[in-house]
Amino acid sequence: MLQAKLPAGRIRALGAMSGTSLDGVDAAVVETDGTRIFGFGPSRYRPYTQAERAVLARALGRWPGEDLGEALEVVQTAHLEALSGFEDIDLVGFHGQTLAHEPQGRGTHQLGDGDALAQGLGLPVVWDFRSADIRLGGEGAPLAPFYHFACAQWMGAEAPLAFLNLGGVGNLTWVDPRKGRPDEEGALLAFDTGPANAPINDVMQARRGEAFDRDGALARQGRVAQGALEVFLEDGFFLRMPPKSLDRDAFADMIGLVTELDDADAVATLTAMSATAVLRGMEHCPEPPERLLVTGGGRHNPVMMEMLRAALDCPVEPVEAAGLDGDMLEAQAFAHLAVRVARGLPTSCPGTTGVRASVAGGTLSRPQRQETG
Ligand SMILES: Nc1ncnc2c1ncn2[C@@H]1O[C@H](COP(=O)(O)OP(=O)(O)OP(=O)(O)O)[C@@H](O)[C@H]1O
Ligand SMILES: CC(=O)N[C@H]1[C@@H]2OC[C@@H](O2)[C@@H](O)[C@@H]1O[C@H](C)C(=O)O
Repeated sequence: MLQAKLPAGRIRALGAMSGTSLDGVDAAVVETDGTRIFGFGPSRYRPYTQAERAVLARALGRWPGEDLGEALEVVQTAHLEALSGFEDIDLVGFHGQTLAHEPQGRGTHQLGDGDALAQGLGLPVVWDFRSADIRLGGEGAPLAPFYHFACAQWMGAEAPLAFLNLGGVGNLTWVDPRKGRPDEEGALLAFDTGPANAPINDVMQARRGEAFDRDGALARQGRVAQGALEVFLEDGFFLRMPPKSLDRDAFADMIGLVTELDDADAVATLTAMSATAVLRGMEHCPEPPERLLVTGGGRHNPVMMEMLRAALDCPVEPVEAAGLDGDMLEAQAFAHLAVRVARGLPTSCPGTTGVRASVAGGTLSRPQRQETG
């Protein structure tokens, strides 16, 4: 079995994440034994070209068995490029590209072939991280929380804190670092908060032909339409208790609430919707966190960050304030999770996905001929 082939103790794992924004593949090295973080290694960003992004965008919402050949080719090629050339890697964690996510319905679909990637890289690859959790009644997401727990311990945190990922979708993890293990009761509470950047990006693309609202420049010129914000907050998702998760386009209809507004007011209102969804999420924290550490591209949006700061009592800081890398945190998470899978350690628990019991998700593929270094 693989466990016997991996070196004991800390190993160098390489993780890859292709996020819901469809911007590209992040790849990053973590030195970890699956429990503790010992250090961080190099990282790389391999953007999708416009043409590749268009192929992936067309594939959104599709399930295995549907016409996916071209999209699979994009995902495999980009990952092979992103993950090649790192030195002394023992194990790879490959998230793939989420195309569809219906935890209470058809399941979850991350496009990508871990077997082929293992052959291509000559390295063992852990993939399909989410399915096992869903089979056991979980949401299959978010999965970064077990890594957030390790980060909190690496930081030496002594009091509860929270991590917020502002990607296409937002997700929040409340961590109690005083607990011994991430799957101990009360150590973690995690869930998706709502849409984050995806609707802003969609409106920027449709109205301005731009990929996103750089530095919140357009939102800053606009006024928030309170009526639209209130209608948005009436969505049943906000009444659900966590854990809960979202598909990228679960809130695509919210764009209809801003159709009548001019560009600046529309983007300001969507920004306020995403920030307010986070504030609603913060109300679920079992104890007030001593700080909120923000990762993902949304931490670069000062308007979104100001909205959070204005409404929260605790400091709201980019994860860099704690010595972490907010552009690579999720890629690192899948490196760390891969080691957990290979060692049979859980990757989710009732507090993070609502799964019935802690579960080690993921499938392991080994290359027929493993490279030596
Ligand atoms: N300078 C900036 N100003 C405003 N927004 C920004 C800036 N930089 C990045 N973003 C936003 O962050 C997004 C990318 O975030 P990120 O890479 O965390 O998303 P992702 O990993 O694809 O998403 P997810 O975590 O949902 O899978 C961009 O599409 C954009 O909306
Ligand atoms: C199904 C899926 O891919 N979900 C992503 C998405 O992007 C953010 C949010 O929605 C989170 O639930 C998850 O990703 C992060 C990395 C996670 O699993 O922790």
